Amino acid sequence: MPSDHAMPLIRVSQATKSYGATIALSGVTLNLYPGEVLGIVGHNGAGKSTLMRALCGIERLSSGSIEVARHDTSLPGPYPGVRLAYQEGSLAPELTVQENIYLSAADWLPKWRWHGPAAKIARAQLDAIFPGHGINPADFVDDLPLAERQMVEIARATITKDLQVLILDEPTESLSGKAVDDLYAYVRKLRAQNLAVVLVSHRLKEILGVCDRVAVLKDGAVVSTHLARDVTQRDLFMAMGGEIAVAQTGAEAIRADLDPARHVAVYVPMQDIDGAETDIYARAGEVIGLTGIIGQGQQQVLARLWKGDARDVTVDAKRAYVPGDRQRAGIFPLWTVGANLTLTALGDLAKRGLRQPDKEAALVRKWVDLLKVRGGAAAAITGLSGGNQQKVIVARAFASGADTILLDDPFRGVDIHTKSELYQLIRSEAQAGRTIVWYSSENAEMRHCDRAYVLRAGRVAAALQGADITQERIIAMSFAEAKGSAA
Ligand SMILES: Nc1ncnc2c1ncn2[C@@H]1O[C@H](COP(=O)(O)OP(=O)(O)OP(=O)(O)O)[C@@H](O)[C@H]1O
Repeated sequence: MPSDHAMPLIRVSQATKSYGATIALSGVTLNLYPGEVLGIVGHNGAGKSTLMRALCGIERLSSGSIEVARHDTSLPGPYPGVRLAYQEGSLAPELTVQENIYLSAADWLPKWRWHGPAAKIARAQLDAIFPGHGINPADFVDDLPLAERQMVEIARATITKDLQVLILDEPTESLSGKAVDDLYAYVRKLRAQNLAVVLVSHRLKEILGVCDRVAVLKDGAVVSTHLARDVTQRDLFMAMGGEIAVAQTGAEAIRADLDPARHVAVYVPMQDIDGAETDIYARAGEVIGLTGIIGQGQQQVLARLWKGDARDVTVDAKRAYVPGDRQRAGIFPLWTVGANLTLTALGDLAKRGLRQPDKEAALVRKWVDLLKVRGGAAAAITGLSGGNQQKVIVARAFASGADTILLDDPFRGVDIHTKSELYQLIRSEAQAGRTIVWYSSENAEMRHCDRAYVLRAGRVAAALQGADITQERIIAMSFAEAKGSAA
């Protein structure tokens, strides 16, 4: 916690930033002190990422000022010592980990024979933050799973000669529980060394667990700052604006799985934890979850359903897939929001092969309004905030004529209010007869399913139903051992 008399490391006064007609920051005033962890919360499009880019000098303000201790911010280029780990991966995918590290440290690593030193520093920093990470500096970034790419992104931000401020923009959205704990342990170490850390997150529990102060950003301005110890998650929800819609949970829904009038829309043969035959199935209109520790075969189940060509797998012919990794599989960056949104619906909307512009426009309007996609239909998709891009990808699947929707951890980076609306959307679409298969790395989300399968090492460790789908049960079953195991 900073002392009352500490000089700020960063002083932001009346900062504004516009992109054409869009006002991303409308007058932010904020101080950051040495030895503090400052949380930043706010809805999708509130201006968090823009503010973070401005804090480290990557983005220059339209008006107002940013002062950084020991640095003349009128000089061009990023501010030395203020480092940002991006929400959207900023690594070059076709390069190795060590090459990426070299690129951002080239001014002080050797000019020749730099591979060895870059690999050494990459490994040392990954070890320091994420012990047991399993990443080889010679690995190509493109070959790494999302969680490992995120670890490299964070480690890279800390590799600098004079780190004063570390900014983490939604760092834990794709990390496993252990990596999250490791990261926050490292954040506390930095605080103890009198550095400052800025943490942007939609995960209010994490914010309150690690931050000293929290600033709430709304429509491009700081509307309040709080001592973390004085506020609850609910206080922050309210400060961010709006009530939380209460989605009907699977527990309250009728038992669609017992209704023989509904056809089995999804069927995948599996093994249980003891190696006996079992299955994952969903009847039409059910929301089923795939859960457990990250990387236990949940995405393989989705991949089998998406491919759907194996003889032993049953799935509706019309299906849509919503990726969580929008950078890799999600958006068409040169297209507008509207074009991205209608992409998979075009076939269903067309009449005798001819496109129907009116119908397309109506569909776009409906989903842009429903999900409150800031920027509107005509905006370039890359101009949207991360959470708003993700909403477009979700809307694209629901706007299609698909009977079964496969969700691959799609809500990372989506703010808490929008998430609750999406949970309701899933429920109402299921009630209308759609089948949803939903993998989530956030155990708490699974309570919105009718049934949830806990996967472990590619096998079904448990099938939970209704009120039994709790975080505690999921965690317990994620570690359940097979009967025959020695453990
Ligand atoms: N490069 C850009 N071009 C045009 N508009 C932009 C650009 N970057 C951000 N914006 C707009 O500025 C506003 C703030 O976006 P920003 O990414 O800062 O929000 P955010 O709070 O980080 O949202 P999220 O929680 O979804 O990541 C949004 O309306 C966004 O569309």
